Amino acid sequence: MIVFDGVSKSFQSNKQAITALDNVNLTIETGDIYGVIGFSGAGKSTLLRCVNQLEKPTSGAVWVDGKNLATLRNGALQKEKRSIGMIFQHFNLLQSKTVFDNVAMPLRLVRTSKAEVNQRVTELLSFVGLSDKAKSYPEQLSGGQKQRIGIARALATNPSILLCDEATSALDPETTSSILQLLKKVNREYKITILLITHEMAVVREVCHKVAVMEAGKVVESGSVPAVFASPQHETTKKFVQSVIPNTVPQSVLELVKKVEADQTVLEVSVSDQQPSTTLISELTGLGVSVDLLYASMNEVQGTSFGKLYIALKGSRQELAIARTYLEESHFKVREVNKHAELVA
Ligand SMILES: Nc1ncnc2c1ncn2[C@@H]1O[C@H](COP(=O)(O)OP(=O)(O)OP(=O)(O)O)[C@@H](O)[C@H]1O
Repeated sequence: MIVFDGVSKSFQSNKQAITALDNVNLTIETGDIYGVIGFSGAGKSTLLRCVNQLEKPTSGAVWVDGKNLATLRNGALQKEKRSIGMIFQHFNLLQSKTVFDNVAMPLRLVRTSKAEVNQRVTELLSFVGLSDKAKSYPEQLSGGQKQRIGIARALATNPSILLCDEATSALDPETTSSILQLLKKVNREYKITILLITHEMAVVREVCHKVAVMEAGKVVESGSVPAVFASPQHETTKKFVQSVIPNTVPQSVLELVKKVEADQTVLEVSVSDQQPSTTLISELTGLGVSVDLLYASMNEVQGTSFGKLYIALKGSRQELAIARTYLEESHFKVREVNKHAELVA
């Protein structure tokens, strides 16, 4: 488990203080794949680097499996650092060494026996699917293969935590997907907690159990990935969610809205599998309004579905008001699409 307890970090740059982290409180449970997302400069890298002491908090503490690494020295600190692996955007492999030697390096640094090094490196290269590349050099590998080697190297010392610093940002979408699948396998088979930073919400959607959104050094929202996707609260979170799930009113609905009459209203109703919506239309009809389903779009994130229905209701002013009250009392989020194509609460 990783606990950020009131962590702040400031840097001095040109005699100016820059606050990279501003009182961050966050708990990463053991076994989670936890994503931290934010725009450039939000403080993601600094947060990640505070876990393995590449940066030291100005105030507050980071607890890793119950230990505050800032209070440890020499051997004790090195031992704890070996339980934290890290992978990087640009892989950071040693170009002059073979794939085998790159993966073996962390083991040789702690004087592991030759037989054990051979056994472990062979096992790890097989785990990442690159047994045949042991004698190759990094320059002979594709980006995805280099990251696989980076992962094998990070796992060499049997860490309990893996830090991923924009690990797929230099890769194409297909390779990104294969690396994310490998990270899932690392989490599942080696039971390693993964803390991953990214600026891509698609990465969070594909691999993370939980996510924290950062802005200006603060965590502005956090929660389970399906919950954050289904109902983002902070403006920055909404922007990230919209980057993978557009939140615009479909053109066909906008065309219809232009033609609605005085006794009609077009509503956008947010639905999720937390709220049964199968009988929605018949329930509304039972209240005296006629209902046209104009458009429906559903998404699924990690087994949770949610989406939007666009419905045109027709009835007297009173019937329309009753229908709307019914929806709101049933806890559906409802907005009206007006003739100017604006969404009004
Ligand atoms: N060593 C440093 N010296 C001075 N300022 C720094 C240093 N490291 C980070 N910063 C500043 O701290 C802030 C947060 O930087 P950080 O790299 O953590 O953000 P980030 O969210 O990871 O951004 P990016 O996605 O661009 O990497 C930025 O304003 C950055 O310029």
